[in-house]
Amino acid sequence: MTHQLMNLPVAGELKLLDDIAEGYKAYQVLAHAVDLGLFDWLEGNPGSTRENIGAAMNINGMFMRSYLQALVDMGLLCHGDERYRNSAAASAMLVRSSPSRQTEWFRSIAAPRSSWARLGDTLKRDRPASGTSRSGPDRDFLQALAQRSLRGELQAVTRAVRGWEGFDGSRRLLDLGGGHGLYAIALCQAQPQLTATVFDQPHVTNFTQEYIEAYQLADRVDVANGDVSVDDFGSGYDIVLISHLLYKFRKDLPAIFRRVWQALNPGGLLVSNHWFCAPGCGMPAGGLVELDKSLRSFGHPLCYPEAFNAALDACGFVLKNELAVPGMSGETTLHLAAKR
Ligand SMILES: C[S@@+](CC[C@H](N)C(=O)[O-])C[C@H]1O[C@@H](n2cnc3c(N)ncnc32)[C@H](O)[C@@H]1O
Repeated sequence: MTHQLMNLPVAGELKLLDDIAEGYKAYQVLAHAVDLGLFDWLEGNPGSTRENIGAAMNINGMFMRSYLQALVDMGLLCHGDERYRNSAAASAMLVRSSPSRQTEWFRSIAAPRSSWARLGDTLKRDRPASGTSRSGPDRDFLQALAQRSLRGELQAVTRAVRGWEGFDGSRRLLDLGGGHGLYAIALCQAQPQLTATVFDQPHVTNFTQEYIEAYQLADRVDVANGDVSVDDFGSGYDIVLISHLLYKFRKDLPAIFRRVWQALNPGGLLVSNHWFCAPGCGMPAGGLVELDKSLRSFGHPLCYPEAFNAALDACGFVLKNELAVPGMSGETTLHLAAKR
């Protein structure tokens, strides 16, 4: 039977789809503006006219008004007297010279190799794709990770470590699976006598080195190459920091804890920053947040904080502090545990 089109009801639920589609369009407009370098250009040319921007960005004039208005509607451009400039939010988040910029993180979501861009494949896999985590993260991934960490998580973790009573007397720090190395860099900035080693896979530490040099800490922060599961990561450390590394070692955390114990000086501190799932592996945050977390933690956050704490205890650590840290994909749990 065919439907009488004139009488076909219009579903109020359409808004559900429209809102999702609008989000996609907004992402595309902003991604394009970031790729064009529009915000960098406007930072140097505030108060530009539509014509000037169109000429500089090589955009057809007939799209300019609506294109720029879309960015005004997003709160990223300000418009008055037919002139445009970056909003304060755009200057902070989207301009290359800003230390808080988020552009690489934003673009990484849709990068061809990202888990979100290849969601169909990602959801079928039972292990990380080869060429990504096996060979380690690439520069884009690390930059995105660095920018994510600076949305409050790194600040909270490093402030908590600075609050440990042994911090001022600490001299050597190891950042295991440190990637970009920003945790080690931030802690060395906070304590002038601290030196640090960022331990990671060989092709990653080239990128780490770039961060170390950008923050002018090459005299106090170095890198060491290796595989944390088999290679020696040295000893004589006052602090060993492990952030978002342990998911793939979840089945044998004690093996890692025992090696960290040996690497630490007496009374030294193990700092662990990871996502844990809710009691009973439940879902306290939204589904998208939880899915993001799963995609980033080899399928699942760490389970059962009680088991984690018991493993710490069994491996010779005393839990000094356990606190929730606000992060991008929900809270992480920060453990500060001292070597007994
Ligand atoms: C998710 S990133 C975390 C980076 C940083 N610690 C943070 O919290 O932002 C995990 C890091 O661990 C490194 N990694 C993974 N497996 C490793 C292994 N077996 N040995 C050494 N590093 C490893 C990766 O190269 C990557 O830099």
